Amino acid sequence: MGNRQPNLLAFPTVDALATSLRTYIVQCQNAGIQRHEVFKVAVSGGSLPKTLAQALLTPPSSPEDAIKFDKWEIFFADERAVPLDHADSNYGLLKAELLDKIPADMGKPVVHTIDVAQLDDVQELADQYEKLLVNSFAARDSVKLPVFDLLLLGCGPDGHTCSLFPGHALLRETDAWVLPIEDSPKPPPKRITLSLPVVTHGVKIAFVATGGGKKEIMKKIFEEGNGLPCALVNEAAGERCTWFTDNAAVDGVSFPRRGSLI
Ligand SMILES: O=C(O)[C@H](O)[C@@H](O)[C@H](O)[C@H](O)COP(=O)(O)O
Repeated sequence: MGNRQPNLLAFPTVDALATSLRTYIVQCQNAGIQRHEVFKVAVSGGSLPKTLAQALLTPPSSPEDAIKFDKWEIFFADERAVPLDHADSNYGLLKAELLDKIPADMGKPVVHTIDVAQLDDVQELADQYEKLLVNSFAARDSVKLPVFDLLLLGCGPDGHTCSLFPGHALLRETDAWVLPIEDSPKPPPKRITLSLPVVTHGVKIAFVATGGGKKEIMKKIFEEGNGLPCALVNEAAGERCTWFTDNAAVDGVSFPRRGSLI
């Protein structure tokens, strides 16, 4: 039996975190390309896109360290039901922080946005995004769950991840791949999110959580669990899950391996 514990890594600075996150993402990218010639990655919003840009836009240290954006297919782990150019759009955020800054010689990723024609009906918005996944990951009938090469997630101060919030009925979903939510406690209220089974079936799952504002919830996630969405991911994914944190976020949490590489 393998080690079922998630990896919890803590770095002195976000710069140091970004360097290690880059190495980890490249490993996931290269494994995905080897497996099926593309790299299928899901990303969240929040502070993540900024850290991603810091990690990914630096020149490679060796040929093996290259980011091959032309092999990337980017999906959204969660998205807000707003137009793509709206200030609340996770796509808009990723575009501004990362996509628009990718130099031409690094290649261009394929980015799977929501179908904005469905913004008035979040159930339909979720269904359309699920269809997109079905088409991308093979027919729904033959694939029980899509398997992302990597999911890059954030952790909210209440322990939410994607748009899966503590105590919400969506956490019990076992069938649908993409879920609508109309009462998100974090604004805006209308969103879609990958379901917990899809999140936990990723080949690898990485959380990025930084800053002192995360330390209370990090303690709860790692020391108590309490059915918090982030803890549920930890429990289901075990060692496939890696947390990239800074010292401030894990101050007082007992077992981080400080700054160690994966
Ligand atoms: O669309 C969203 O609201 C995000 O996907 C959300 O799940 C985010 O990742 C967390 O709230 C952490 O956000 P921070 O990184 O900004 O703390």
